[in-house]
Amino acid sequence: MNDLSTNNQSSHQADSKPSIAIVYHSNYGHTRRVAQAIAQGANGQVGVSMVDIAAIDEQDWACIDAASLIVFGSAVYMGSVTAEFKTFMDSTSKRWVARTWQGKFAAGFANSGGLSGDKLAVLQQLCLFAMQHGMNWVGMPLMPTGNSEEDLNRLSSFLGLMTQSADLPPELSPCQGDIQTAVWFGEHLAKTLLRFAPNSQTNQTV
Ligand SMILES: Cc1cc2nc3c(=O)[nH]c(=O)nc-3n(C[C@H](O)[C@H](O)[C@H](O)COP(=O)(O)O)c2cc1C
Repeated sequence: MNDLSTNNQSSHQADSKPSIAIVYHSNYGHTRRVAQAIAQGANGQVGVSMVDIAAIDEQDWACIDAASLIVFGSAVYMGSVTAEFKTFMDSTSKRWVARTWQGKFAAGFANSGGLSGDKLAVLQQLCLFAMQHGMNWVGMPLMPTGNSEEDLNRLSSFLGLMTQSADLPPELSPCQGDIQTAVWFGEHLAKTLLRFAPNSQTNQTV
């Protein structure tokens, strides 16, 4: 389901901006909150669609296929993407054969309970998935400002966005620094798209 009602598939078709699809899985809402912060950062500069893979439908698939940049994000379960996210990955095999996403940009994020939580393994998994599809990976070139809960990129991740959530409601965790880092990441992805593929409303880019 697309969460950003003003940025659904039909709005992509109506305007000429390139678009980002944020494809994520979140059982308890923490990863969704991160996805929303990425969307907040990117929104306005480019079109943004959010796709919760737990309720993915044909319109969502069309939004993903039309996007110039796809952001993949998952909660960390047992050092991996969740089973649901892996099911989504496996369900793209026909697109892999057809090279449907080849040349698009890709990026990733992972949220876990642990400070490390083996999020690097998930980002590597998402990056490899994007490479299998022939996509162009965009990293997270933000120097950490420190390691407190107010700091940006406090977990010092460069392959993609890492956030950490405690056993608290999603409105309270991840911490403010992680949420602001996610907003920065969204801005960065939008700027990257506008810089390298400003006219890529649909399909392949580079
Ligand atoms: C089955 C299961 C496995 C988990 N495995 C890990 C793990 O390997 N590392 C970790 O730091 N947290 C782990 N967690 C905690 C989740 O990563 C954390 O609760 C999750 O990121 C919350 O995201 P969500 O609210 O979007 O579902 C696990 C949680 C569950 C339920």
